[in-house]
Amino acid sequence: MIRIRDRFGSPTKFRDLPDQVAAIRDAQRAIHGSDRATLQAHVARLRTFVQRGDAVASPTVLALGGALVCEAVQQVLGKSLYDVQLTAGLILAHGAVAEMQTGEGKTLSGLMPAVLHALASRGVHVATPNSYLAERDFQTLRPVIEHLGLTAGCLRDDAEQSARADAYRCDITYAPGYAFGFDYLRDQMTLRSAAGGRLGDQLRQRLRGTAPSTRLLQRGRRCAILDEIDHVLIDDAVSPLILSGTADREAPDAAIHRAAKQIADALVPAQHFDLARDGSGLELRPAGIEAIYADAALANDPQLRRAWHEYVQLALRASHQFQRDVHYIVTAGKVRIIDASTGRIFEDRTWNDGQHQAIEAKEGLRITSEQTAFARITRQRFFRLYDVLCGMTGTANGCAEELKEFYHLPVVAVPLRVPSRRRTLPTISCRGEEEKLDRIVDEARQCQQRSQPVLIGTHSIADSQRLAERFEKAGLQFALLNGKQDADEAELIAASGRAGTITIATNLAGRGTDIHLDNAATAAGGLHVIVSQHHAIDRVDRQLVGRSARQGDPGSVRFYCTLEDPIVRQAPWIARWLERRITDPQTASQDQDFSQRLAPMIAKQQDRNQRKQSNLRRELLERDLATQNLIVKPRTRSVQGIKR
Ligand SMILES: Nc1ncnc2c1ncn2[C@@H]1O[C@H](COP(=O)(O)OP(=O)(O)OP(=O)(O)O)[C@@H](O)[C@H]1O
Repeated sequence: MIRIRDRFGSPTKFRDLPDQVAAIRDAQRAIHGSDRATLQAHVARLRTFVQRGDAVASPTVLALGGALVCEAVQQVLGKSLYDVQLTAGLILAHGAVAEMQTGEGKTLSGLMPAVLHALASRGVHVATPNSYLAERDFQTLRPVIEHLGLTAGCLRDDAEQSARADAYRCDITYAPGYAFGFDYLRDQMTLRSAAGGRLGDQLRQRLRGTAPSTRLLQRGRRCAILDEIDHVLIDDAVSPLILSGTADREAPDAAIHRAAKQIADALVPAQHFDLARDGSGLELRPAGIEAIYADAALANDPQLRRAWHEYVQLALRASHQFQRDVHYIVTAGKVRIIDASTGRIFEDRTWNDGQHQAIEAKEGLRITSEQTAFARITRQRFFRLYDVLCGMTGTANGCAEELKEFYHLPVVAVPLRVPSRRRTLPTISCRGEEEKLDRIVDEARQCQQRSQPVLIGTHSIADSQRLAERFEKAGLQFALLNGKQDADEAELIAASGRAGTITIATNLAGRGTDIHLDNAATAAGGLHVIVSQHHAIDRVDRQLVGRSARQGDPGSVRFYCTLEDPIVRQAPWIARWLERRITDPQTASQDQDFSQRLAPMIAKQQDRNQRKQSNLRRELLERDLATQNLIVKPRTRSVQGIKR
């Protein structure tokens, strides 16, 4: 018997979910074994119901629609949808968020609501956190969707306009969340450019069938299904989507950036400037301003796009707050940004307002022109444009209030199909990095000796490389997954569940990664996850932990914690407590009691970080809603120095 827990009270539609699952099972018995043509005839009949006005969430549509999806999955993939998956699918069909633990089968759960909403024929957008997952889900589910007589498309990052339009003409379109937002902005630009044309031209275009509306990519925004909804709407929503273009030439103010770097290199912290303890802010002191404006020629350079001291501030930030292989990588002479929560490398994103150029100057690269923004929208405002918004995640806990407040989305928790067999081993605390790395190598060696596969999660590419060097020195075989290697990501992930494999990975191996165990690995205790450092946000840790013990498999997890960890440095009270414990010879720092006391302290700090970020997102949305602008007007240049 499935018990449903709605975090905000339990409206009838959610209380009835077990009955709705039973209705789907009954309907599937009636159509079981039907051939493809019969299934498609049922879909066509349902389509007429929905287009005549039956709600997608009406009992008939839910029961028959759910049954058709179950039957198609069975016939094409040979899998029988579990009750918990149907429950999650129903929650989405009712326009809510299903919280379903990691590994419980969200990919298949999202299929039923996608098919049901597609019956209304205006296109369903299924958004994933990244293009790897969009492609994977599209490839897995397309045969099932086509078996039902519907069409599916996928928006690839490098796809041309015509391929994008083709994907949008499908009943169900898979893509990373940001791709839908950028295409919306492109459509708005198309409409806006046409509105400026002369009336005669507009009439001629309409008569020839070349009116802007015929050149739009999207058919509207009827329904968005967001897989890993907390990533798409929360983690990724700290910055707006900005559609921009750049001239492919060196920046006119390149020499100024280089001069600013030289000045910044000579400035001393606490004498010329102050850095905020959490690394987010930087303030110049009077002595710093004095030093920066010592050369009057630089302050009056005609190529300045901003005040001269702001160039130096950008250069200081580039040196002190942006770390290579942590915040960005440098490949083929270009700075590429690393996404902090997924570990993915963005091919075509840049920091704005001169920060990217300051980092290029720091790295001694060609300094590119600043991008010109054409259109922008916050992800919050964009996803609120959909008639129906729903989604699923394994980690809604901690952001349910924000989903409710910003998107009016209730979160409904789906219970585990079978009890979890994950063992959480006591946290190991160390004084510093060096000791930690040695102990992680020892632990992985022991796992390997008993054929247990190990996945070690690191925060940054730099951390993963440091750990990899230790493993090399220790003569242990391992695989490295950090986005910098040429090796195929899917192959590395497939290999990481084999007996005795050691995989070192950034967050790339977190969210959405499905690691299959071989028999020997299962017999050896399943995947052992080592979290080498707590993340600032607890949902990112839980995603990594969720790679083990999936679908009732065995598995284990262990956290490491040191006095040098950023989260410990953020919270002096944790640092003091930890230091006492580590230096006290009476207490073994890795005992269960220690872990039980440390965990809530870390959780409290992670909660604070989450709230801080939530406030930033609220401010971003409020500003965006207040202006309601999409198209960015060219800025008039104004350069002001500091009056001394
Ligand atoms: N009904 C089913 N029968 C058999 N296997 C299933 C079924 N549903 C899902 N699986 C398998 O379970 C594994 C986990 O599924 P999936 O990756 O969709 O989980 P998830 O909930 O999205 O995980 P995560 O939260 O980590 O993204 C996959 O290997 C999938 O093939």
